[in-house]
Amino acid sequence: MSAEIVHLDDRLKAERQDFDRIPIVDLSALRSGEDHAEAVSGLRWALANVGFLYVKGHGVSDALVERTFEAARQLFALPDEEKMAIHISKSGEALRGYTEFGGENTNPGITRDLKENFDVGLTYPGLTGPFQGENQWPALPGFRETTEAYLQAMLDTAVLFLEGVALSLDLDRDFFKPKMTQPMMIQRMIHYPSQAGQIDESSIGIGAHTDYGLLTVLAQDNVGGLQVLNRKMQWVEAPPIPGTFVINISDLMQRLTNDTYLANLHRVVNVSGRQRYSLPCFVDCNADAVIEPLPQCIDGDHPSAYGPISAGQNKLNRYAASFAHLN
Ligand SMILES: O=C(O)CCC(=O)C(=O)O
Ligand SMILES: [Fe+2]
Repeated sequence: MSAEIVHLDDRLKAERQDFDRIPIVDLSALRSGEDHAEAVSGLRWALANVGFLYVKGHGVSDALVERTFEAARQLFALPDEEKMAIHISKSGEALRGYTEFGGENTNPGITRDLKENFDVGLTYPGLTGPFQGENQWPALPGFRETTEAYLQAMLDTAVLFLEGVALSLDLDRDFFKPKMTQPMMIQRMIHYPSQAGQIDESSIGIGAHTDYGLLTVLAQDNVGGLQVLNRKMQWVEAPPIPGTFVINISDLMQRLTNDTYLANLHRVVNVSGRQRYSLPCFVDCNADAVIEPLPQCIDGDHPSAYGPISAGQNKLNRYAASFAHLN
């Protein structure tokens, strides 16, 4: 995509490239200030054609990721009453805490999610409204410190990645900065038991969905089970790759780019015979940031497909559809 308006002759138009494999982009040049042209063009291709990619060279230590997985395993191993004591419904508008099996269904009406999850977010003193407020913590030594360190590492990773995204759209590298002075960042931990027997869409780990917000940075353990829908409408596997995160575009980025960058459907099916744990971090803008299609993503062939919406309202609409306790 270029800031200059280009009108291709019909004979020069091509279908978006398909994918049956998810690309890996190295972010280290963006971090170090070296020539980052290759990283930026890799991002542009991946986001326009796939919507999902792996990133390496992100600068987050394996040890921190491993400690956070260990914290998640300890949390989900607690007795139900300890987990229910920090249930998400007790956090009011903050919508943070524990969600039991069946408490959130991402593809409601089709799939009952076979997962339990726990959410924490960034907290801004004095800021009120949906998604704002305090976290609830389990009584596990070191849990809070580890999780807060991980959330900060995810914020750093997201900021770096968004600089690359801005460059890939021929925007100023700091384009997202003013929209992210108090970002709604949710760090989630998920536990998926393994399934056996007759399995259909009525119950899988997480039903087919696109994510909420700008993007998601996901660490998965070594179990596997994440699947992504490609342009041929085939589900492809996104297997774990050590040392990487999976990053996927969410609905707000699709809106901002007027569908140039796409939010893919994805789901989890765990039939490994092992418990699966994952750590998705949902990255969003300030609640009051208004998102509408970028002028350079609109032309005669691609008229504006979306009106303006605040990031907070967008997120709230999606939560209301998925969380049983909000209905
Ligand atoms: O657990 C995973 O690998 C994916 C989780 C996910 O898609 C989500 O929580 O939105
Ligand atoms: Fe997701």
